Amino acid sequence: MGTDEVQDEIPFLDFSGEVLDDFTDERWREMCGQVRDALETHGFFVMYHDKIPKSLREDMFKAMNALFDLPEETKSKYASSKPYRSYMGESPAVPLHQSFGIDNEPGIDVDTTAQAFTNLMWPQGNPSFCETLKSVTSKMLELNYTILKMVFESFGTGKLYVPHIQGSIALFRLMKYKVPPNNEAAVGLIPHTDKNVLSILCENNVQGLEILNKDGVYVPVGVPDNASVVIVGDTLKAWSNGRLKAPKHRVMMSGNKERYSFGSFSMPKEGVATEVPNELVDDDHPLVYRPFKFSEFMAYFVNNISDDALEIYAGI
Ligand SMILES: O=C(O)CCC(=O)C(=O)O
Ligand SMILES: [Fe+2]
Repeated sequence: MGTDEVQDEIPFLDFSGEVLDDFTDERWREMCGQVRDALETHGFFVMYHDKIPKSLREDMFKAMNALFDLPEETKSKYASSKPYRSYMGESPAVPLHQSFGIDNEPGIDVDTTAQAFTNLMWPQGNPSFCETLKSVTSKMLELNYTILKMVFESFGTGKLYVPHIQGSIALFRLMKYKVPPNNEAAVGLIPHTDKNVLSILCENNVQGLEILNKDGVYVPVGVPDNASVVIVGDTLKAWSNGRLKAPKHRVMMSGNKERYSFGSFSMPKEGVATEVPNELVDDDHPLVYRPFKFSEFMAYFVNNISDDALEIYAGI
């Protein structure tokens, strides 16, 4: 398969203009159908939108640069017993990758969390970092939940959207990938499916994300600077009774530029069960996943890492 054919497989959806603002509009309903098509066929799409202005993205990548340049000792102060929350420094499995995962404790808003994170990293204060983080976190969260609304409406389960969001949190992750040594391409992040519900990511124009297609080929997915990539996680795949794909993806690094990405990862709150809605079960689509709690699935996964973790854990 040639590079052009592979590029043709990447679904691009245009959400620029007002489309995300008027949920009663005809165009909105049309876009809900396109979102569902893309997620059923590919499990991801690249979306153009104007929710995060260019200047804010640039400020965010500058802020991330300053954050990851802090001494290891400072970055390591951000610690948590929950998976994917702490500062994760370089490790033998992913020597080019560092990340932070910032989440909101129940009842604590995005702004308070951003302020507490900033104070920990810069005890003397860093108001511009804090404002940028607050703004990007809340815009990415809104985008994540808006795409979920489109998914729910596209399946005729719009009435389940509000209870779903009431039972959700979103982790905001900041990631850095170093330049690979000796000019050789190297793995930045090992192949995986996201375990959460829905992920939405932006990158600093240093390409590296690759998504496995149905022919078993990793397709490089560039995310333009007026766009984000939306990826279905295992939990949404399960909710949809297996209709949506949760694509395997990885990050490959090459060239001489550092890569930065940030994203919003929505997931069920502690104790909330994911269950296939009745509307998605019929003779042609018998129930394929039992109800499960995300935290219990994660606990299972970290002890039994496998590509088929969802099928083994929750498959019927
Ligand atoms: O950095 C990226 O573009 C991808 C990150 C990713 O796949 C993840 O954090 O799950
Ligand atoms: Fe991922």
